[in-house]
Amino acid sequence: MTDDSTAPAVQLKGCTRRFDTPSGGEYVAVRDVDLTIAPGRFVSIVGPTGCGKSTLLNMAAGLLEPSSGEVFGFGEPLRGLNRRASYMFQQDALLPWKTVRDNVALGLKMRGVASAEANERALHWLRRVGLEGFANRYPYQLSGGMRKRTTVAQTWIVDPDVLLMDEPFSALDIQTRQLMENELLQLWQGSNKAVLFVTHDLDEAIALSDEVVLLGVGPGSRVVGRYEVDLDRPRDLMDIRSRPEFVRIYEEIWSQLKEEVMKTYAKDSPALAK
Ligand SMILES: Nc1ncnc2c1ncn2[C@@H]1O[C@H](COP(=O)(O)OP(=O)(O)OP(=O)(O)O)[C@@H](O)[C@H]1O
Repeated sequence: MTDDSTAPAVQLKGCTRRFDTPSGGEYVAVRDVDLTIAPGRFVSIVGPTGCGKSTLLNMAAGLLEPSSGEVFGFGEPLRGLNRRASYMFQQDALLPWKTVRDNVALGLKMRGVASAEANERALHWLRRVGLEGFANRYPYQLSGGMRKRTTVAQTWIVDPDVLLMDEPFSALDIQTRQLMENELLQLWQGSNKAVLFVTHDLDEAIALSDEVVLLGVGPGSRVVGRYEVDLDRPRDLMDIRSRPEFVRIYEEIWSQLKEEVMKTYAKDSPALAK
């Protein structure tokens, strides 16, 4: 593998993705999408429901191939899974029969790291996410926030260059969610990891990101807006949302997102939208 440090961590070039429909037709989810994420950048994708956010993330992950166009990771065409990336989804994938420590150590063991070392590094990561006292518990014995912290440790322990996150915090209550967002930024700050983050929540996208990418209504969704978020870092998310610069960029993006949401509503529920 070449390691071109000047190349984007993830790049989608002219990506279109079609899906077969149950009626034997075809649905074009996204069309001709270009997306570039430099190493160390935090980029969020927002857009109305069903516009293709997860489809883009799954193409960056190598879980889905584009129907046309190409995906690159650090300048190399992606073939199969993106090995430089870790994923975090809305639902965690903790194994119920393994302890918290063993769940966190699993990724290292699968990469051939000796058991003792993997366990030690898992404990280190559990300390970093504030779960040192819970190493021997099982996932069902944890709160939603603790499960999420375990997943964060599981994702970071393998030291990926790219983090692909699909609504990772959306199932949490609002306070836990804000704490987790803050913790994510603290881990990420200075790590030089590229993040692609999918969310329904514009607030969350702005609070976390360097750039917010807005996808338009489908079928054939395209990128309809890109916004630089020039809020200072490090950011304290507990009070960032009331700052005038935050409100200004929120209003700017929302004015366009609102249009896409209303188009989706008119398309999906024409009778209600009248
Ligand atoms: N495997 C599939 N087969 C058929 N259609 C699919 C498949 N995956 C996604 N789609 C369709 O492609 C479109 C985009 O889906 P996707 O899940 O990427 O959107 P999204 O923006 O992430 O959605 P949401 O906001 O609801 O989470 C949707 O209309 C969806 O029904």
